[in-house]
Amino acid sequence: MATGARVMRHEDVAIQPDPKRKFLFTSGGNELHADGIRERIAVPARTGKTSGDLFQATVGAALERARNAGQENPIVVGAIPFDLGEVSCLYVPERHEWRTCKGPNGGAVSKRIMPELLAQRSYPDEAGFKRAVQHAIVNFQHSDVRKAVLSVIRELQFAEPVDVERLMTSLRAQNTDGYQFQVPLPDGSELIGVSPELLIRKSGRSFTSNPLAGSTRRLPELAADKDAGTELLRSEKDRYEHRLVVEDIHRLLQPYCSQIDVPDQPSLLGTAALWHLSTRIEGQLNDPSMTVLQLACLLHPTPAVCGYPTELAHRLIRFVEPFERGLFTGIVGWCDAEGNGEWAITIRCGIVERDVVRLFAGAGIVEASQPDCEWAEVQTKLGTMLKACGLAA
Ligand SMILES: C=C(O[C@H]1C=CC=C(C(=O)O)[C@@H]1O)C(=O)O
Repeated sequence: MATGARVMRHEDVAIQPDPKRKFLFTSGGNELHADGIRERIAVPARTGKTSGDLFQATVGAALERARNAGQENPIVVGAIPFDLGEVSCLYVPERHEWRTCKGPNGGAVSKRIMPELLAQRSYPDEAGFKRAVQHAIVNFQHSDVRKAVLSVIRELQFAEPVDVERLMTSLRAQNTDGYQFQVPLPDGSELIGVSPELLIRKSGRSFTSNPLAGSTRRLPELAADKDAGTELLRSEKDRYEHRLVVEDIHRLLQPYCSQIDVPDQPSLLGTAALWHLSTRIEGQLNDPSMTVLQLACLLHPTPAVCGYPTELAHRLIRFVEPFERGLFTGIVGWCDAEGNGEWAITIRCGIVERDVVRLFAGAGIVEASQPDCEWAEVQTKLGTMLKACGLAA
């Protein structure tokens, strides 16, 4: 079914990154701002069948060089693709600082955010996506795959280059919670988004992971919106989709923990557009020297963005998705020289490349999924970025 349409190109170009462009990552009330590029790290997080030792050593050595050059607690920032075998998009910035968020009304949003929209298309289109969902459902009935996350890319063609800063301001004003991010990419494009999902945060021995899976659209009327959340909490299909994620994260983390708390029931997490089933997993590591990047690479890609079991689901995705995801459903964040940091899942996002914006959204498919509902869900998820662009979903 794969058509080979290739829409991700960040690894293709040999590149001189513009040192003026800035990295942003927000978490809670805090904003991490970084600029200048001391050193780039493109080594894939996992190479061949190796565990990623080369990658971890490369990151460690780059941070050590920055330290030796006089930076007190250098950090590495950026994005890692969905497929850990692809090149990483990380760098050690010259400077970084933490600021307190300006609050909900921090950014003034001008009326005309984007240039004129000339055209838009979906890869795959509605019929193609629904066929892919149907294909996955049949596959579940005849294989060991239990879940696969299938996605679409919406490509928007504008009349002129897009002002990324203005788009980011609009996105941030409309979505005050979650992990807002802006990552300058080596080919001159920018990855921007607002993810609701924390893969892993680590500080000393303590860690938190907050997987999401199972979603429904929020409604404008208060009582109906509350009912939609309650219905999601009761949905067997969504609870199953969610449980596969939580159990896999628990299984992977357990050997490294002296303590791990996994609530036995999901709770609700709300974004501006969606309710999600959410489980906040917290624990203590046996070995505090384990870095947040090691933990992130241990867990990624979780069944929230790939499926279950991971390798079989990944194979199914490669077969039915007509594009390479690249950085979409990868991870974005930071890690300091002490190994502390946080990584969010790269969703509710897009890549701005001059006058073209590519938006991404996916949905977890299980045997009880319905193609129409899954298409509606990805459209709602696309709505976060479309709204920031001043466009309806
Ligand atoms: C893959 C996406 O969402 C994941 C995260 C939260 C809920 C999801 C779901 O309900 O399917 C997805 O697993 C996306 O937003 O593009």
